[in-house]
Amino acid sequence: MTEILARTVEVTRRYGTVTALDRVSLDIRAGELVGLLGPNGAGKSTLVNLFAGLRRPTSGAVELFGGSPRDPARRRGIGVTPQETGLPPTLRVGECVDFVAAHYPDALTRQALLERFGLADLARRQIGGLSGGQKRRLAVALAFVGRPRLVFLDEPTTGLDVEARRDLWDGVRRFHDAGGTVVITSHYLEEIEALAQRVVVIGEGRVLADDTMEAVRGLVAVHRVAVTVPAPSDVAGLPGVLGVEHHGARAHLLTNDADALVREMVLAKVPFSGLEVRPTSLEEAFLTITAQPRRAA
Ligand SMILES: Nc1ncnc2c1ncn2[C@@H]1O[C@H](COP(=O)(O)OP(=O)(O)OP(=O)(O)O)[C@@H](O)[C@H]1O
Repeated sequence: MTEILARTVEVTRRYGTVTALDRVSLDIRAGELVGLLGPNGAGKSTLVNLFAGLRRPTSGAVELFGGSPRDPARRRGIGVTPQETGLPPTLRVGECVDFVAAHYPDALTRQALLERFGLADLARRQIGGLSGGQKRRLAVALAFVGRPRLVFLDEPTTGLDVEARRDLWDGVRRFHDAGGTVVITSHYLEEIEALAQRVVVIGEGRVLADDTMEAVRGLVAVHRVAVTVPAPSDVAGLPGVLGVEHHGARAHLLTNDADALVREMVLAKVPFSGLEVRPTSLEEAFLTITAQPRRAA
């Protein structure tokens, strides 16, 4: 069986009266690229911070490489890009890399790291003078400097343009292809789809789904049935409809069973035209899961 690099067992984390995580059990295995998906405040950053030893659970257990995430020796085996980083503005990029590298026994060289993340041209620039996107790329690159086995990236590409985002994805993929393990949180569903093999959907501090990308989509199996109808009332109240959106004369019906819905429309003699059926995007699937935690759990 593949080695478990990090795990939570029935972890609950409260901040005062807020329950950020509620009895979460999760294993991260060697070689996985796991996407953590969830709306704002779902508990993703809290989970990353627990794995990284930056927070302790209120109850339950967190393990990193089979021991405590607060053990510095274990923490040297991980790389982390937190959601927000405050890099020293007066340091040059290269100096900052050297500073972080000095904490690890077998760090990458400054040049190797900067080249891998397309930052070589910035080595002599002061951090305070970098653009927001350049700072973010540096913050992500720094997670890799100590040759970690496991990397946690908390919304790594927020604020990056499309090209910079794709470059960064390439860097993450290369690390993964070479045997590295990655846990990535993102608000960009496209990012999770592009990178992750396993998707963990978190909502209100609970794991709502933990499966392959295909299965997470299949779990909700929401289809969008679009038709043109003379009046919105023509499609109101049809059985099996999870939601309706009206775009002019077009009605978009969300349903788990598109075939049954089309049969219903024919039986009910709905005067529709221009029938279109398509699977939902991950975003729609995700909204459906998080809106119906009990059904999907
Ligand atoms: N230090 C803190 N003090 C009080 N409440 C906190 C603290 N950190 C997080 N929370 C609360 O815990 C819940 C989970 O927050 P968390 O940041 O883990 O969510 P998230 O999924 O990472 O959200 P986002 O996508 O917005 O970053 C939220 O309700 C948040 O307000």
